[in-house]
Amino acid sequence: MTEKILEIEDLTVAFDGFKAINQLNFSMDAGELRTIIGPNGAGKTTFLDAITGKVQPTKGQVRFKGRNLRRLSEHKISRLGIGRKFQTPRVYLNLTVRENLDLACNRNKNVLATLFQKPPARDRGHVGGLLETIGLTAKANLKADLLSHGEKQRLEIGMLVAQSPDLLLVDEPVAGLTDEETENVGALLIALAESHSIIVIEHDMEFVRQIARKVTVLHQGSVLCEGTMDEVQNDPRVIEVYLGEVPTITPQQMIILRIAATMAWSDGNLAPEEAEVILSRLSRQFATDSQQQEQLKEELQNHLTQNAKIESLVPQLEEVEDRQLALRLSYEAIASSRRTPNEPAINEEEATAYQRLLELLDLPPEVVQQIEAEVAAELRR
Ligand SMILES: Nc1ncnc2c1ncn2[C@@H]1O[C@H](COP(=O)(O)OP(=O)(O)OP(=O)(O)O)[C@@H](O)[C@H]1O
Repeated sequence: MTEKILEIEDLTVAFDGFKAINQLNFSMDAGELRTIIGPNGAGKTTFLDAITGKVQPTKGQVRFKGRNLRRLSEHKISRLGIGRKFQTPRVYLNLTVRENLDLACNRNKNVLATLFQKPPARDRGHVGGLLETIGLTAKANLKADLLSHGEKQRLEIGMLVAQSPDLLLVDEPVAGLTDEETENVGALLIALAESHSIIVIEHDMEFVRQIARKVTVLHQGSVLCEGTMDEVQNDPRVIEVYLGEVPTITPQQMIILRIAATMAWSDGNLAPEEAEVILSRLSRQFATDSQQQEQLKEELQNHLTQNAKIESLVPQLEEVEDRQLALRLSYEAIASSRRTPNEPAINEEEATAYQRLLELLDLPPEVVQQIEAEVAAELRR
């Protein structure tokens, strides 16, 4: 049986009676890289606070490698092997990259001794390896102050790893990073996951997709669901939670819109102004007012950055009316995405994607023909 590194049972953390964590159950195998997502206020930070001893549970327990952490201080828990990286980098800006890592390797944390004594050969080798892992060998002698935000994040992750924790807790590591830096941090976490157990909390869905194996979704202080990125993203409960502020659109309607938006982008190529027109048209389908339309547009735009596949969306439409509407909106979105009047209405990539959609929808050919003819007539008008 796989060893559990973390087991959380019936955990409740209340602040003045308000349950930020509410009877939460969670467990994680040693060696796992787990991503935790959830809307604002879901309890993600409090969840980490309860593991590291920053807050004490009102009820329930946290077990790390089988040991109950109740009433242990933050310091003690950290020494047991749980390292935490906060959102903003906490590196020593006046020290070089190497000095920061030397300091982190030095268990006594004596700043002066670390800086003025030559580190033992064992630590020197360790620091060299770490520099390589975090991709900062070339910048080893540069003051941390001169690093980019992403490089500082990587340095701090390296400093955490220097202390050889068994479990790494990483809170929103890519907030405010460029796409390239985000990818570097993702690659670093994936590399570290080969020899560590890691929990990453993150809002950036594209990043979650890059690193995620198993995803846990928190909502109102409890686990809403767990699974692969595709599974949780297409779970109607998750869609509903993320769309909490939009009361009138159903999860099924959202799936229909997501299918149509995915089809409009199937050749991965659309001018911003056309994207705007298509998203506006799609979001108008179900929105009851302009505020809701804006929210839906934003949601669809987010969806497009997540590369969801129609293969996982279409099977969720059980009603034949929903499938017909998905076809109508998809056909309309593709046909109206042509870039110049002379270009064929549907290019080759779009045609392939559309063919796949038809297979998945599995509608009678005469119904497909009728819907296509109706849309074509509307577009000519
Ligand atoms: N010390 C505290 N006192 C009172 N309420 C708190 C305290 N800490 C957190 N909360 C409340 O608990 C809930 C969960 O907060 P938490 O910060 O854990 O959520 P989160 O999922 O990390 O949110 P975000 O994504 O916005 O950072 C929120 O409603 C928050 O206002």
